[in-house]
Amino acid sequence: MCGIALIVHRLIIIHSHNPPEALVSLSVDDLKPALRRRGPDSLGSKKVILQHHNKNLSSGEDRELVSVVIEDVGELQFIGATLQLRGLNPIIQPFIDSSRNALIYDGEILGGIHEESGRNDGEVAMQTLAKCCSCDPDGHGGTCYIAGHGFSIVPTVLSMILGRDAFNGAEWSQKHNTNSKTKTGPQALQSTSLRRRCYFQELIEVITSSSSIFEILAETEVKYVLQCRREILKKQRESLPIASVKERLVQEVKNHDVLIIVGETGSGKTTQLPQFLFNAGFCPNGKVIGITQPRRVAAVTVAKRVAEECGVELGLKVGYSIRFDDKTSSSTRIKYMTDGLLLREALLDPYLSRYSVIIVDEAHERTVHTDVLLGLLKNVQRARLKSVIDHAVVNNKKASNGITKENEKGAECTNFLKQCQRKFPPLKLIIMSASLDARLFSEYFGGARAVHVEGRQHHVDIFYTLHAETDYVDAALITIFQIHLEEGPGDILVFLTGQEEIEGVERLVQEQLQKLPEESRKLLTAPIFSSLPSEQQMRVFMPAPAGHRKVILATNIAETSVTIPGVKYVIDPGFIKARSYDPVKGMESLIIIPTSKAQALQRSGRAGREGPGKCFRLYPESEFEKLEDSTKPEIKRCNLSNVILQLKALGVDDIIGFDFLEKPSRAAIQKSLEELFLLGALTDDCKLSDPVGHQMARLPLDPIYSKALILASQFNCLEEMLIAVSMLSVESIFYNPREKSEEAKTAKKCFASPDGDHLTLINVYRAAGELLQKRRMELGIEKNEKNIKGKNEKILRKWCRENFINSRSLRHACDIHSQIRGHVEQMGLPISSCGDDTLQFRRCLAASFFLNAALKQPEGTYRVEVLV
Ligand SMILES: Nc1ncnc2c1ncn2[C@@H]1O[C@H](COP(=O)(O)OP(=O)(O)OP(=O)(O)O)[C@@H](O)[C@H]1O
Repeated sequence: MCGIALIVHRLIIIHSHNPPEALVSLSVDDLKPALRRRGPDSLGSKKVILQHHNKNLSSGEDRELVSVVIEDVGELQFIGATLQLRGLNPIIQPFIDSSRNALIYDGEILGGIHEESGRNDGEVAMQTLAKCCSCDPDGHGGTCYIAGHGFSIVPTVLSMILGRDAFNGAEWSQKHNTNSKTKTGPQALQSTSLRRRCYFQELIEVITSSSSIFEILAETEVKYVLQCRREILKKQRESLPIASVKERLVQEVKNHDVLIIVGETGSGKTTQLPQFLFNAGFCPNGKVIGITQPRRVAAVTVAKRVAEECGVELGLKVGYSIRFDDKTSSSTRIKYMTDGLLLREALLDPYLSRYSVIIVDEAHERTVHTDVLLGLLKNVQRARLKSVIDHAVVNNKKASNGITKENEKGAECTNFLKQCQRKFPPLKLIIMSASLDARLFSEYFGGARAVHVEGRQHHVDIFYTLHAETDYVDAALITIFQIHLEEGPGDILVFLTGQEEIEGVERLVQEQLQKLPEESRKLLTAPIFSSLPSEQQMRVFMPAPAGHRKVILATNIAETSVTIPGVKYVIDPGFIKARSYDPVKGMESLIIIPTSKAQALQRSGRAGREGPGKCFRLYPESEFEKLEDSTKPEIKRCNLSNVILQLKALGVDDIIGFDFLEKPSRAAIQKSLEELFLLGALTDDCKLSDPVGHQMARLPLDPIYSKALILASQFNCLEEMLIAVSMLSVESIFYNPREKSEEAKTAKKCFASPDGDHLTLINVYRAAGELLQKRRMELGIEKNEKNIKGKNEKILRKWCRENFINSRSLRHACDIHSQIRGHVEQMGLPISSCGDDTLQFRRCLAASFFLNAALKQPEGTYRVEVLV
């Protein structure tokens, strides 16, 4: 019932008898007579609408559907491909008769064609579609209905992508769209409040990915579109603060092997510097400029933006590489990636020989990977320099009859990088951030040069509360609605500490919205956190439909580097969930702590990227003064076994002697070495064991999980362990809403295994798999794979809801499962199942997770013995 109520709220019907402004919210029952009123010119869509609605209602499913009927097949393909790129799986199929087609979202037809004239109907379609795209990032979409005669959607899409100032709709329509019955000219476009917030990259991808698209946009049209867009971007780039110091920066990089750049958020460091260096000839002989980011989402979105600015297809000159997703090619010269990925590359190419420049961006974050990378890069840089000098010495020897010149510089080249056999060009290293401690980094790199890029593009007003807030979640909620009701247009970005908090606030926002008058409800929520599958993360970058405001609920994943188009307001409660490690107990936990000043600065920097912005800090100014200047390095507050395993794999034997920017405590290093030793990853002389240690280093997992997989292949239960490890790698699978706690407990019992939580998790995973398998059998072989996928998704979501299972976590676990299964297969580990003999599996659990063992006490609690 609750689902049906949702549909009702989102129903919009626009038909010929109502003025376009009258977007009427109707119940399903209201809809029927409204549809009946429509004349025979409605392409017969009426029947289909009613049929499908009835079907949905009778099956009790709370599907939310959108469908648009488009007369022109070319336009249909265009918009279909665009939606597909946004991960919406539209289904395109013949509608009523072969001359007309329907664009169907979520597998249902529910459409007509607008018959208003003098109105940009394509805009209506796009607004409605955009609403559906952004109103529910979980893939639902809102129900909408668009009625009328044919419209041309292509100019509208282009105007959204290019910006209406730059796109001459009339010219375009005249040249390319003579069939269109409705006005799509500049008057229509200029009267809209569409904001350009789409990635142009999408358009390029659409154009290049499907040959049928060429039928819509001829080469000249593509050129025209590209030209317009390039001009806008050129102007934007020229106005960035960094543009005025371009020559100076290039010169600084030429003069110094290590350079530290500090510049305001949004000044253009991440997007522009790599382009300056490329244009200045820093990529000779196919060499690459690598830029590392602490987060995947930043690497992907910045690469898209830079590809767009360069006017190239993503993956050619500009690309990105993150774990399990590589958009680069042999022609890539500017490569964005996560710092973790560069570390993994170093395992295969210790001299990072393909790079001429490496830029470590957002170094202030001080993630474990950034810190380890800095130490590694320092060594690589020395080793490469030494290789040049050695080469020169050899040549000198030859030239000067054996008189060898001593060189000081390369003498300390660390022993793990073996004597260079060949000459590598020197590696330039740049460290960047808006908020780093330049002195610390400079000292670490032997007095490296630090430069400051002055100026910011747009002003951000900072607001503080008068008094400390006792409940920051509540304060954030109030601020969201204050902005929504009192401030001008612009999206809101709220920083929260984790998935649970985000989902809680999302629910509260929805509840509060229902209490507002209809006209004030145009607020959409969009969550983003690290365990959200990446295609869902990308949805926060989608524009909100005209007249709507979007509120993005984010963890610190959106804190650095990213530009979320449309964001004008930032709400910063001042907290973050951070890792904490107790080396005595060997226990790691996540705790909520205040942010540092550096983080507060980064957060406020997310506003004001496209224009002036406002940041609301939910604490008094006096509290800001008390914050730590910078974030405590992660390496000082986490379990180091993973880092040590990686360093060992890189050939670093002396971990305590490794040149860290700030050394982790000796106790933490010792504890982690001890753990690795107990797991069998290290030999008695502290080297990586063969094969176990090497195999563990290859798996991108916590060492304890890697060990469990390796052992499971010997216990004949790798099938089960792959599932257990995947389920353990995501945020909680079960959810337990306070108001339905008893129901949730009963539902969980259906999966509960008397043999423990791991088997319970396996039961959940398998039950979901069986459900989909059964469904596949029922459907038989369907031609349209995407159709099946979309339907399966919905069925799974419904099943998860009924069983109080977190569908996002389950989907994430499925992704991880297929990824690590691939690794395990590559490593040649035999994958077999123990079937019903769970004893094997439990034995394997005990053999792998013994470090987590605790003693059950008579009263039911558990006790861990700590040996100090
Ligand atoms: N994806 C995008 N969409 C729209 N505009 C963008 C995008 N990425 C960057 N920009 C524009 O380019 C400007 C510079 O961005 P860039 O990421 O290079 O700045 P930065 O100095 O590295 O900032 P930060 O320190 O916050 O990472 C932004 O302020 C914004 O105006």
